[in-house]
Amino acid sequence: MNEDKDGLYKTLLESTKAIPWKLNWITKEFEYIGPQIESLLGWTQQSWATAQDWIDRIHPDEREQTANLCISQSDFGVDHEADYRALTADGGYVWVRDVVHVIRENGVTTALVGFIFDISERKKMEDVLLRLNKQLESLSFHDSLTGIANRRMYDRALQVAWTRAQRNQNPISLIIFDIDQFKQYNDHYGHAAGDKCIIEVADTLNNSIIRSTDMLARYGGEEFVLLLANTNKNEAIELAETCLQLIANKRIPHASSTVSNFITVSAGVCTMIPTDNSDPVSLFEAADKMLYAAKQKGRNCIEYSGPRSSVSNNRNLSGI
Ligand SMILES: Nc1nc2c(ncn2[C@@H]2O[C@H](COP(=O)(O)OP(=O)(O)OP(=O)(O)O)[C@@H](O)[C@H]2O)c(=O)[nH]1
Repeated sequence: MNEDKDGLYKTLLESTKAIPWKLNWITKEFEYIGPQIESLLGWTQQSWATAQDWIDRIHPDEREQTANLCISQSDFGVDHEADYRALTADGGYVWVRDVVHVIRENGVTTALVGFIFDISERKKMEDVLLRLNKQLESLSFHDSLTGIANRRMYDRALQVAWTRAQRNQNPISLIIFDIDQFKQYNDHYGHAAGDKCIIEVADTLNNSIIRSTDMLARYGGEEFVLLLANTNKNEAIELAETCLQLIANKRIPHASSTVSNFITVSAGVCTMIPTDNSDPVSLFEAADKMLYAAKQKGRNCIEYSGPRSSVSNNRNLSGI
C-alpha cells in the first residue's frame, strides 16, 4: 500500500512542469532531482550530485548572490525563493525560479526540498514591458515633433534647478524664445512647412547648448524655453544673442514677415537668485513679460529687465 502511494507521488511529481528536488543539507548531496530537469537544461539527473553542481550552473552575474542567499536562509531555517539564469548543457541559459522549503530537526537544518520553475517566458515578457515602459516614459517627457524636452520635463527640471539655486544662492536664468509672425509663416507656406521650421529652430537652439545643466524645451506651439542653471544675467543675455544670430544665419525664408525676409525670433531673458519663499513660476512670468516687451519693441530682439550686469562672462559660448 505504502509502495503504491510512493509510486503515485513519484509519478505525480515527475509529471509536473515544476521540477522537484531534495538536497541533504548535512552532506550537501542531492538525494533526488526530477527527470524533467534534463528536458529543461539538458543535464542528466545523475549529473546533479552536490550543491556545488547547482552553484556552478548559476549564471556568474547572480551566482554569488543567489548561493549566499540560499546558504544563509537555509542555515537560519527560512523558506525562500530565488530567480536566476541556469546554465544549459549546450552553454545557454534559462531563467528559473527556485522555491525552497527548509526541513529542520531539533533546530538544525537537515534537508532542503524545492521546485524549479521555468520562468523564461515571464522574464521575456518582463523585459518587453520594461523596454516599453522606458519608451513610454521617454515619450512622456519629449516633444513628439522636435524630439527635445517638453513642457512636463521643463516643469520638473525647473523645480530641481530652482531648489538647488535656492540652497546654494546661485543665479538661475531663463530665456523664452518665440518665433516671430509664425501665423503668417503657416498661412504662406502651409502647416507642414511650419512644422519643419519649428524643427529647424529647435535644432538650432539645441546646438547652442554647451553645459550639461542647460535644458531646452518646447513650451508650446512656436515657443521655446532655455533653462540655465548657475548662469548670471550677462551670460544669459549673451547666450540669447548667440541664439538669435544662429537662427538668422540659417536664413529660413519668411516672405510674409514684416520684420525680415527670413525667420527671426524674439526673446525674453530673466535671471534670479531665488529667495527663501520665492516661487519658480515667478521666473517664467518675468521672462514672459520681457518676451512681450521684445515683441512690442518690433521683434527680432532680446529684452531683459534692469541694466546688464558687470559680471564677466564665463560661459564658453559657441561661435557664430
Ligand atoms: N505648423 C505649426 N504651427 C503651429 C504649431 N503650434 C502652433 N503653431 C502656429 O503658430 C502660430 C502662432 O501664432 P501667434 O500666437 O498669433 O503668434 P505669431 O504669428 O508668431 O506672432 P508674434 O508671436 O506676435 O510674432 C499659430 O498660427 C499656430 O497655429 C505647430 O506645431 N506646427
